[in-house]
Amino acid sequence: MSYNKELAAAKKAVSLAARLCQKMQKAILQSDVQSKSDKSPVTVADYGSQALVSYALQRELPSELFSLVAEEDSEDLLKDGGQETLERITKLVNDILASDGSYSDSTLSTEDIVKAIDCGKSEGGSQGRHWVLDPIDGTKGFLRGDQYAIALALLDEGTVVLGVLACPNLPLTSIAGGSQHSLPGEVGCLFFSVVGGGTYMQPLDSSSAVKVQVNATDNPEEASLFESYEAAHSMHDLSSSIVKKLGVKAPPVRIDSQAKYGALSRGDGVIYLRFPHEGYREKIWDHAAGCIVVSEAGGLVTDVAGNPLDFSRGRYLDLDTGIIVTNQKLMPSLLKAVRESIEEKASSL
Ligand SMILES: Nc1ncnc2c1ncn2[C@@H]1O[C@H](COP(=O)(O)O)[C@@H](OP(=O)(O)O)[C@H]1O
Ligand SMILES: [Mg+2]
Ligand SMILES: [Mg+2]
Ligand SMILES: [Mg+2]
Repeated sequence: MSYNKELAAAKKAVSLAARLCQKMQKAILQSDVQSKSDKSPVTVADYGSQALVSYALQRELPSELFSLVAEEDSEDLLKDGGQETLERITKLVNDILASDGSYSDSTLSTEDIVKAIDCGKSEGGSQGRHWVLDPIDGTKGFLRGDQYAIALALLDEGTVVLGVLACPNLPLTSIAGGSQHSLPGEVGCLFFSVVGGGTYMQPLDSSSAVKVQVNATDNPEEASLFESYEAAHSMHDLSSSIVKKLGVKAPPVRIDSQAKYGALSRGDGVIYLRFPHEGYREKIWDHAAGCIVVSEAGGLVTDVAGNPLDFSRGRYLDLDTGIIVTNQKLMPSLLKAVRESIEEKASSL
Protein backbone atom coordinates (compact mmCIF):
# COMPACT_ATOMS: atom_id res chain seq x y z
CA MET A 1 0.00 0.00 0.00
CA SER A 2 1.22 3.50 -0.73
CA TYR A 3 1.13 6.19 1.92
CA ASN A 4 2.38 9.05 -0.30
CA LYS A 5 -0.52 11.37 0.45
CA GLU A 6 -0.24 10.73 4.19
CA LEU A 7 3.53 11.23 4.14
CA ALA A 8 3.22 14.60 2.38
CA ALA A 9 0.57 15.70 4.90
CA ALA A 10 2.64 14.50 7.87
CA LYS A 11 5.80 16.28 6.66
CA LYS A 12 3.89 19.52 6.17
CA ALA A 13 2.18 19.31 9.58
CA VAL A 14 5.40 18.50 11.43
CA SER A 15 7.40 21.21 9.62
CA LEU A 16 4.83 23.85 10.61
CA ALA A 17 4.99 22.64 14.22
CA ALA A 18 8.79 22.71 14.14
CA ARG A 19 8.68 26.35 13.06
CA LEU A 20 6.41 27.17 15.99
CA CYS A 21 8.73 25.37 18.42
CA GLN A 22 11.86 27.07 17.04
CA LYS A 23 10.21 30.45 17.43
CA MET A 24 9.15 29.66 20.98
CA GLN A 25 12.29 27.96 22.29
CA LYS A 26 14.12 31.27 22.14
CA ALA A 27 11.26 33.29 23.58
CA ILE A 28 9.84 31.01 26.26
CA LEU A 29 8.76 32.81 29.43
CA GLN A 30 8.35 31.43 32.92
CA SER A 31 4.59 31.98 32.60
CA ASP A 32 4.51 29.80 29.47
CA VAL A 33 5.47 26.70 31.45
CA GLN A 34 2.91 24.75 33.46
CA SER A 35 3.09 21.60 35.51
CA LYS A 36 0.76 18.76 34.48
CA SER A 37 -1.10 16.60 37.00
CA ASP A 38 1.74 14.04 36.78
CA LYS A 39 4.18 16.90 37.63
CA SER A 40 5.84 16.85 34.19
CA PRO A 41 6.29 20.19 32.40
CA VAL A 42 4.18 21.37 29.47
CA THR A 43 4.50 24.68 27.61
CA VAL A 44 2.46 26.82 25.24
CA ALA A 45 4.68 25.36 22.50
CA ASP A 46 3.58 21.76 23.31
CA TYR A 47 -0.08 22.82 22.99
CA GLY A 48 0.56 25.00 19.94
CA SER A 49 2.46 22.22 18.20
CA GLN A 50 -0.33 19.70 18.91
CA ALA A 51 -3.03 22.11 17.67
CA LEU A 52 -1.06 22.84 14.48
CA VAL A 53 -0.36 19.21 13.61
CA SER A 54 -3.94 18.17 14.32
CA TYR A 55 -5.38 21.05 12.27
CA ALA A 56 -2.94 20.67 9.36
CA LEU A 57 -3.52 16.90 9.06
CA GLN A 58 -7.28 17.44 8.92
CA ARG A 59 -6.90 20.18 6.30
CA GLU A 60 -4.52 18.10 4.18
CA LEU A 61 -6.54 14.88 4.38
CA PRO A 62 -10.13 16.13 4.50
CA SER A 63 -11.79 12.99 3.20
CA GLU A 64 -10.29 10.62 5.76
CA LEU A 65 -11.75 9.53 9.07
CA PHE A 66 -9.47 11.29 11.55
CA SER A 67 -8.23 9.60 14.71
CA LEU A 68 -5.34 11.05 16.70
CA VAL A 69 -3.58 9.65 19.77
CA ALA A 70 -1.63 12.58 21.19
CA GLU A 71 0.06 13.48 24.45
CA GLU A 72 -1.65 16.72 25.45
CA ASP A 73 -5.25 17.68 26.17
CA SER A 74 -6.95 20.91 27.17
CA GLU A 75 -7.75 19.87 30.74
CA ASP A 76 -4.47 21.02 32.32
CA LEU A 77 -4.37 24.00 29.95
CA LEU A 78 -7.76 25.39 30.95
CA LYS A 79 -7.12 25.02 34.70
CA ASP A 80 -6.59 28.30 36.62
CA GLY A 81 -5.88 31.26 34.41
CA GLY A 82 -5.84 29.11 31.30
CA GLN A 83 -7.89 31.45 29.11
CA GLU A 84 -5.00 33.88 28.75
CA THR A 85 -2.61 31.04 27.91
CA LEU A 86 -5.13 29.73 25.37
CA GLU A 87 -5.25 33.14 23.72
CA ARG A 88 -1.43 33.17 23.45
CA ILE A 89 -1.45 29.70 21.88
CA THR A 90 -4.16 30.76 19.44
CA LYS A 91 -2.16 33.80 18.36
CA LEU A 92 1.00 31.74 18.03
CA VAL A 93 -0.69 29.16 15.78
CA ASN A 94 -2.34 31.85 13.63
CA ASP A 95 0.98 33.71 13.30
CA ILE A 96 2.77 30.57 12.07
CA LEU A 97 0.02 29.79 9.56
CA ALA A 98 -0.01 33.41 8.33
CA SER A 99 3.77 33.55 7.88
CA ASP A 100 3.67 30.27 5.98
CA GLY A 101 0.69 31.37 3.87
CA SER A 102 -1.14 28.10 4.61
CA TYR A 103 -4.92 27.90 5.04
CA SER A 104 -5.26 31.65 4.68
CA ASP A 105 -9.03 31.22 4.24
CA SER A 106 -9.50 30.94 7.98
CA THR A 107 -8.21 32.41 11.24
CA LEU A 108 -8.52 29.96 14.12
CA SER A 109 -10.53 30.90 17.22
CA THR A 110 -9.71 29.78 20.77
CA GLU A 111 -12.52 27.20 20.41
CA ASP A 112 -10.92 25.85 17.21
CA ILE A 113 -7.62 25.46 19.07
CA VAL A 114 -9.22 23.55 21.98
CA LYS A 115 -11.01 21.35 19.46
CA ALA A 116 -7.81 20.65 17.52
CA ILE A 117 -5.92 19.78 20.72
CA ASP A 118 -8.67 17.54 22.07
CA CYS A 119 -8.94 15.58 18.83
CA GLY A 120 -5.89 13.82 20.27
CA LYS A 121 -7.88 11.83 22.83
CA SER A 122 -8.27 8.72 20.68
CA GLU A 123 -7.44 5.39 22.32
CA GLY A 124 -5.71 4.02 19.19
CA GLY A 125 -5.73 0.22 19.06
CA SER A 126 -5.43 -2.61 16.58
CA GLN A 127 -8.13 -1.60 14.13
CA GLY A 128 -8.22 1.12 11.51
CA ARG A 129 -5.88 4.07 11.16
CA HIS A 130 -4.66 6.30 13.97
CA TRP A 131 -2.16 9.14 13.92
CA VAL A 132 0.17 9.14 16.93
CA LEU A 133 1.69 12.46 18.01
CA ASP A 134 4.17 13.77 20.54
CA PRO A 135 3.96 17.52 19.87
CA ILE A 136 7.21 18.15 21.77
CA ASP A 137 9.11 15.10 22.87
CA GLY A 138 11.78 16.03 25.38
CA THR A 139 10.01 19.06 26.86
CA LYS A 140 12.72 19.17 29.54
CA GLY A 141 15.38 19.39 26.81
CA PHE A 142 13.32 22.03 25.01
CA LEU A 143 13.26 24.14 28.19
CA ARG A 144 17.01 23.74 28.71
CA GLY A 145 17.69 24.85 25.13
CA ASP A 146 18.83 21.33 24.21
CA GLN A 147 17.42 18.57 21.99
CA TYR A 148 13.72 17.91 21.42
CA ALA A 149 11.60 16.40 18.65
CA ILE A 150 8.18 16.64 17.07
CA ALA A 151 7.21 13.03 16.51
CA LEU A 152 4.31 11.91 14.30
CA ALA A 153 3.50 8.36 13.22
CA LEU A 154 0.63 6.56 11.49
CA LEU A 155 -0.72 3.27 12.82
CA ASP A 156 -2.59 1.07 10.36
CA GLU A 157 -4.26 -2.03 11.83
CA GLY A 158 -1.95 -1.83 14.84
CA THR A 159 1.33 -1.48 12.90
CA VAL A 160 3.39 1.70 12.52
CA VAL A 161 3.47 2.32 8.76
CA LEU A 162 4.83 5.86 8.61
CA GLY A 163 6.92 8.10 10.83
CA VAL A 164 8.12 11.69 10.65
CA LEU A 165 10.54 13.06 13.21
CA ALA A 166 11.56 16.71 13.28
CA CYS A 167 14.63 17.47 15.40
CA PRO A 168 15.08 21.26 15.21
CA ASN A 169 18.32 21.34 17.24
CA LEU A 170 20.02 18.24 15.85
CA PRO A 171 23.09 19.03 13.72
CA LEU A 172 22.92 17.91 10.09
CA THR A 173 26.27 16.17 10.56
CA SER A 174 27.14 13.37 12.99
CA ILE A 175 26.99 13.99 16.73
CA ALA A 176 29.20 10.98 17.50
CA GLY A 177 31.29 11.68 20.59
CA GLY A 178 29.55 14.99 21.29
CA SER A 179 27.63 16.32 24.27
CA GLN A 180 24.25 17.86 23.55
CA HIS A 181 25.28 21.22 25.00
CA SER A 182 28.10 21.72 22.52
CA LEU A 183 27.07 20.26 19.19
CA PRO A 184 28.67 22.11 16.30
CA GLY A 185 27.35 22.98 12.85
CA GLU A 186 24.11 23.72 11.11
CA VAL A 187 21.06 22.28 12.87
CA GLY A 188 17.52 21.13 12.03
CA CYS A 189 16.80 17.62 10.71
CA LEU A 190 13.64 15.97 9.43
CA PHE A 191 13.67 12.15 9.35
CA PHE A 192 10.90 10.22 7.59
CA SER A 193 10.05 6.62 6.80
CA VAL A 194 7.28 4.64 5.19
CA VAL A 195 7.11 0.91 5.86
CA GLY A 196 9.23 -0.99 3.32
CA GLY A 197 10.66 2.22 1.87
CA GLY A 198 13.72 2.97 4.02
CA THR A 199 14.50 6.08 6.07
CA TYR A 200 15.40 9.50 4.69
CA MET A 201 16.72 12.67 6.27
CA GLN A 202 16.45 16.22 4.97
CA PRO A 203 17.30 19.60 6.45
CA LEU A 204 14.20 21.12 8.05
CA ASP A 205 14.46 24.09 5.72
CA SER A 206 14.98 22.24 2.43
CA SER A 207 13.57 19.28 0.55
CA SER A 208 16.75 17.52 -0.56
CA ALA A 209 16.49 14.18 1.20
CA VAL A 210 19.20 11.54 1.54
CA LYS A 211 18.71 7.89 2.45
CA VAL A 212 20.21 6.96 5.82
CA GLN A 213 21.25 3.68 7.44
CA VAL A 214 22.21 2.52 10.87
CA ASN A 215 25.84 1.77 11.66
CA ALA A 216 26.12 -1.98 11.01
CA THR A 217 29.25 -2.71 13.06
CA ASP A 218 29.38 -5.94 15.02
CA ASN A 219 32.34 -4.68 17.04
CA PRO A 220 31.26 -3.28 20.44
CA GLU A 221 34.55 -1.36 20.64
CA GLU A 222 33.32 0.77 17.72
CA ALA A 223 29.86 1.19 19.23
CA SER A 224 28.61 4.01 21.39
CA LEU A 225 25.54 4.30 23.61
CA PHE A 226 22.77 6.89 23.44
CA GLU A 227 20.52 7.33 26.45
CA SER A 228 18.22 9.85 28.14
CA TYR A 229 19.82 12.97 29.51
CA GLU A 230 17.43 12.74 32.45
CA ALA A 231 18.49 10.12 35.01
CA ALA A 232 14.87 10.09 36.23
CA HIS A 233 13.78 8.71 32.83
CA SER A 234 16.26 5.85 32.53
CA MET A 235 18.62 3.98 34.87
CA HIS A 236 22.08 5.16 33.86
CA ASP A 237 23.84 2.73 36.23
CA LEU A 238 22.17 -0.26 34.57
CA SER A 239 22.98 0.87 31.01
CA SER A 240 26.54 1.55 32.10
CA SER A 241 27.02 -2.00 33.42
CA ILE A 242 25.48 -3.44 30.22
CA VAL A 243 27.76 -1.60 27.78
CA LYS A 244 30.79 -2.33 29.97
CA LYS A 245 29.94 -6.03 29.86
CA LEU A 246 29.57 -5.80 26.07
CA GLY A 247 32.96 -4.10 25.63
CA VAL A 248 31.86 -0.61 24.58
CA LYS A 249 34.68 1.87 25.16
CA ALA A 250 33.11 5.26 24.36
CA PRO A 251 31.36 7.28 27.08
CA PRO A 252 27.55 7.47 26.79
CA VAL A 253 25.99 10.26 24.72
CA ARG A 254 23.10 11.64 26.78
CA ILE A 255 20.52 13.55 24.80
CA ASP A 256 16.85 14.30 25.18
CA SER A 257 13.96 13.03 23.10
CA GLN A 258 13.53 10.84 20.04
CA ALA A 259 16.42 12.75 18.48
CA LYS A 260 18.24 9.64 19.80
CA TYR A 261 16.36 7.46 17.29
CA GLY A 262 17.03 9.95 14.49
CA ALA A 263 20.77 10.14 15.22
CA LEU A 264 20.95 6.35 15.52
CA SER A 265 19.18 5.87 12.16
CA ARG A 266 22.02 7.69 10.40
CA GLY A 267 24.74 5.83 12.32
CA ASP A 268 25.94 8.50 14.77
CA GLY A 269 25.82 5.87 17.52
CA VAL A 270 24.99 2.17 17.61
CA ILE A 271 22.99 1.47 20.79
CA TYR A 272 20.07 3.14 22.58
CA LEU A 273 19.02 1.76 25.98
CA ARG A 274 16.07 2.94 28.05
CA PHE A 275 15.24 1.51 31.47
CA PRO A 276 12.55 3.51 33.25
CA HIS A 277 12.36 3.27 37.02
CA GLU A 278 9.85 0.89 38.66
CA GLY A 279 6.22 1.58 37.87
CA TYR A 280 6.59 3.84 34.82
CA ARG A 281 4.48 2.95 31.77
CA GLU A 282 5.80 3.94 28.35
CA LYS A 283 3.42 5.78 26.00
CA ILE A 284 3.16 4.98 22.29
CA TRP A 285 3.88 8.57 21.15
CA ASP A 286 7.31 8.45 22.83
CA HIS A 287 8.46 5.67 20.48
CA ALA A 288 6.21 5.15 17.41
CA ALA A 289 7.93 7.55 14.99
CA GLY A 290 11.42 6.81 16.33
CA CYS A 291 10.85 3.08 16.08
CA ILE A 292 9.98 3.08 12.36
CA VAL A 293 12.76 5.59 11.58
CA VAL A 294 15.35 3.20 13.09
CA SER A 295 13.75 -0.03 11.79
CA GLU A 296 13.53 1.24 8.21
CA ALA A 297 17.19 2.28 8.45
CA GLY A 298 18.08 -1.35 9.20
CA GLY A 299 17.98 -1.31 13.02
CA LEU A 300 15.99 -3.31 15.55
CA VAL A 301 13.85 -1.99 18.43
CA THR A 302 12.78 -4.52 21.07
CA ASP A 303 11.95 -5.00 24.71
CA VAL A 304 14.20 -6.96 27.08
CA ALA A 305 12.62 -10.24 25.95
CA GLY A 306 13.67 -9.41 22.37
CA ASN A 307 10.09 -8.82 21.22
CA PRO A 308 9.23 -5.96 18.87
CA LEU A 309 7.27 -3.11 20.47
CA ASP A 310 3.51 -3.57 20.18
CA PHE A 311 1.77 -0.29 19.32
CA SER A 312 -1.67 -1.88 18.95
CA ARG A 313 -2.74 -1.97 22.58
CA GLY A 314 -3.94 1.58 23.12
CA ARG A 315 -2.16 4.66 24.46
CA TYR A 316 0.41 2.68 26.46
CA LEU A 317 3.11 0.24 25.41
CA ASP A 318 2.95 -2.86 27.58
CA LEU A 319 6.55 -3.88 27.78
CA ASP A 320 8.81 -6.44 29.33
CA THR A 321 11.01 -3.81 31.07
CA GLY A 322 13.06 -1.51 28.95
CA ILE A 323 13.67 -0.61 25.32
CA ILE A 324 16.70 -1.93 23.47
CA VAL A 325 17.79 -0.51 20.12
CA THR A 326 20.75 -1.51 17.97
CA ASN A 327 21.69 -3.05 14.62
CA GLN A 328 20.88 -6.64 13.67
CA LYS A 329 24.39 -7.99 14.22
CA LEU A 330 24.86 -6.63 17.73
CA MET A 331 21.34 -7.36 19.02
CA PRO A 332 21.93 -10.96 20.24
CA SER A 333 25.03 -10.11 22.30
CA LEU A 334 23.44 -6.86 23.55
CA LEU A 335 20.30 -8.72 24.73
CA LYS A 336 22.52 -11.27 26.50
CA ALA A 337 24.43 -8.48 28.28
CA VAL A 338 21.11 -6.80 29.20
CA ARG A 339 19.69 -9.96 30.78
CA GLU A 340 22.89 -10.74 32.69
CA SER A 341 23.17 -7.20 34.05
CA ILE A 342 19.51 -7.18 35.11
CA GLU A 343 20.00 -10.50 36.93
CA GLU A 344 23.17 -9.23 38.64
CA LYS A 345 21.39 -6.06 39.71
CA ALA A 346 18.46 -8.07 41.13
CA SER A 347 20.73 -10.46 43.04
CA SER A 348 22.76 -7.60 44.54
CA LEU A 349 19.65 -6.02 46.11
N1 LIG B 1 9.77 8.75 35.02
C1 LIG B 1 9.90 8.61 33.71
N2 LIG B 1 10.51 7.51 33.19
C2 LIG B 1 10.65 7.34 31.87
N3 LIG B 1 10.21 8.24 30.95
C3 LIG B 1 9.60 9.33 31.40
C4 LIG B 1 9.40 9.58 32.79
N4 LIG B 1 8.78 10.76 32.92
C5 LIG B 1 8.57 11.22 31.67
N5 LIG B 1 9.06 10.35 30.75
C6 LIG B 1 9.00 10.42 29.30
O1 LIG B 1 10.29 10.69 28.77
C7 LIG B 1 10.09 11.45 27.61
C8 LIG B 1 11.36 12.15 27.21
O2 LIG B 1 12.28 11.18 26.85
P1 LIG B 1 13.85 11.38 27.00
O3 LIG B 1 14.18 11.11 28.42
O4 LIG B 1 14.37 10.34 26.07
O5 LIG B 1 14.13 12.76 26.58
C9 LIG B 1 8.99 12.39 28.00
O6 LIG B 1 8.36 12.86 26.85
P2 LIG B 1 7.80 14.39 26.83
O7 LIG B 1 8.95 15.28 26.96
O8 LIG B 1 7.13 14.38 25.50
O9 LIG B 1 6.83 14.49 27.96
C10 LIG B 1 8.09 11.51 28.86
O10 LIG B 1 7.03 10.91 28.14
MG1 LIG C 1 5.27 15.54 28.31
MG1 LIG D 1 7.53 12.40 24.79
MG1 LIG E 1 5.74 15.59 24.71
